[in-house]
Amino acid sequence: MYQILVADAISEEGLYPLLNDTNAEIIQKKTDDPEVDLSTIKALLVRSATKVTDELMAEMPNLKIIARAGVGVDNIDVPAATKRGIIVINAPDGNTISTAEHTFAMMASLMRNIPQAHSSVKNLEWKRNQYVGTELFGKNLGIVGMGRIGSEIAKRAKVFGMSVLVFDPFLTKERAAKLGVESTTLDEILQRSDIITVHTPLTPETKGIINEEALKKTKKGVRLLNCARGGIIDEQDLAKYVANGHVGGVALDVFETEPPGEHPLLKYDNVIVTPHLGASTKEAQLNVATQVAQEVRTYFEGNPVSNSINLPAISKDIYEKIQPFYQISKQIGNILTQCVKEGVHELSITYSGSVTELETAYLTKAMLSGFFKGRIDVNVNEVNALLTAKERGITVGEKISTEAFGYDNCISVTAKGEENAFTVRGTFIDHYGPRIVYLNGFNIDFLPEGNLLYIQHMDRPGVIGHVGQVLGDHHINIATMQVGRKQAGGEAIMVLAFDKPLSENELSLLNNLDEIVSINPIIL
Ligand SMILES: NC(=O)C1=CN([C@@H]2O[C@H](COP(=O)(O)OP(=O)(O)OC[C@H]3O[C@@H](n4cnc5c(N)ncnc54)[C@H](O)[C@@H]3O)[C@@H](O)[C@H]2O)C=CC1
Ligand SMILES: O=C(O)CCC(=O)C(=O)O
Repeated sequence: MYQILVADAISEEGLYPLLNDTNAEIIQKKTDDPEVDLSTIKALLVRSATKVTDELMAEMPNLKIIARAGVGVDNIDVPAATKRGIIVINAPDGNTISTAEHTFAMMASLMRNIPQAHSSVKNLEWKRNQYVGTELFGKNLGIVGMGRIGSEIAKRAKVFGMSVLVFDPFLTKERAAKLGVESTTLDEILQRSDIITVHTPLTPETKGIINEEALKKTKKGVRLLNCARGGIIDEQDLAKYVANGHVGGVALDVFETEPPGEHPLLKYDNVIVTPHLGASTKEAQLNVATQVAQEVRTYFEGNPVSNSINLPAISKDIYEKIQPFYQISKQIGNILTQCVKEGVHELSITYSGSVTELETAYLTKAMLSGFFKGRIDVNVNEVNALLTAKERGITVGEKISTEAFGYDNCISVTAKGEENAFTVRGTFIDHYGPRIVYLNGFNIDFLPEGNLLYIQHMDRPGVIGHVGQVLGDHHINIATMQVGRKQAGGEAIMVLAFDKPLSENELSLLNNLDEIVSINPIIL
């Protein structure tokens, strides 16, 4: 018998797979309800209201699985769960349509002043001239984040006769063409869009992606929507641009803090809001509840789950053997994703030396999970990494080679984008650890860990001194530094490690040095 705590409002009908399981006991109560004995709970089902912190998990020593009936897992401390060996699962696509439809409803409402006009009529007014709207037809819609929800919005926008511009570093030309959208840069979207809607996860990269600097580039009168996560559009900066009349209207379903309380944006008539209702339909709630209930049941029946955020899908024994290679594969994938700034359509992995005796397919999945890390907040683990790559139009190739470049083992991965290819090679050396030994055409040797900075520069006397000088002036301690070059006086690279990430200002000072071709922070 296993006890399941359903801590948030989750569709009862969707819980059927568990209600129907004679081994399951369902408790529908809040986690702080004094009647709940947290210590015996084995599965916790939540939406976004319950914050699943490390402290809460500490009170639940028998907890095996946390299920999020929805997409975003930002209310769950996933690293803490992983450390405690607790599986976290979600329901990635059950609420896609509902959220896309809600976004579209918000967009239409915004353009036609529907909430304002509705309140006015209810107040016994009849102000037809005050609520003249704007058509969607013929307008440029900018979509930032072209995953499941972004794609559904694009489809609907096209039916409404809108031109769709999208920005998503993961979107390949082929997929954009298939969806009939124009894949472009964030700057183009800012400059050309009449309406901009964001549909990315909230990550360090996307937090404030629409901030003052971005808002400055937008058309006067631009309309902005956020039905993804509060903070993707910086709320303080947005309030400034609504106040000065540059932004013509805003629709928000999500806030940096929910509920937002007394919020500067709420006082403006052209800001329309809903209380995080994107996924609040009977259909979406039934879908996500059924998905997670089925997954929890599958898990307790001893079978692998398919929507886990953090579960390696192999036995503990094999996992231990493969662990060092697993880590380096993941790091190679993550380095690639941070270095390749364009859409990638192919990832080819070559294994050589002793690593070929292991389950390389598993390592390929680990590499993919590293590649997707920080881009997608759902479902990117070894269980379904290949499916995720396929969904995103990325071909994954795996081969075995005898060429280990002088190492006992070598994992080499090439990411092919529209314009360029980028190769990273790594190895694991017993009693020494993981090393990256090749980066984009250069032999090098560094530990893939922490805050790194990958610099491409010209091999000229004094360049290392100039870099050192800038860092020294800012009291930045270089933990390690490795250099590589192909020939004297030609192109060269250095990889530096720091105790903390460099600021934008420090990066820009380095970038301005004469000999520097490009700089690229890598955080592992
Ligand atoms: N308002 C609501 O009730 C709901 C909100 N959501 C939110 O919507 C978000 C999107 O959901 P899905 O489409 O299902 O996720 P998804 O993972 O299918 O799509 C996210 C897309 O964002 C892209 N992306 C990541 N970093 C980016 C960046 N720096 N710039 C541009 N694009 C970037 C990814 O490549 C991916 O294609 C979720 O993360 C969740 O936070 C989801 C469901 C309901
Ligand atoms: O449970 C909800 O209603 C929130 C849905 C959501 O934001 C998500 O699935 O990421």
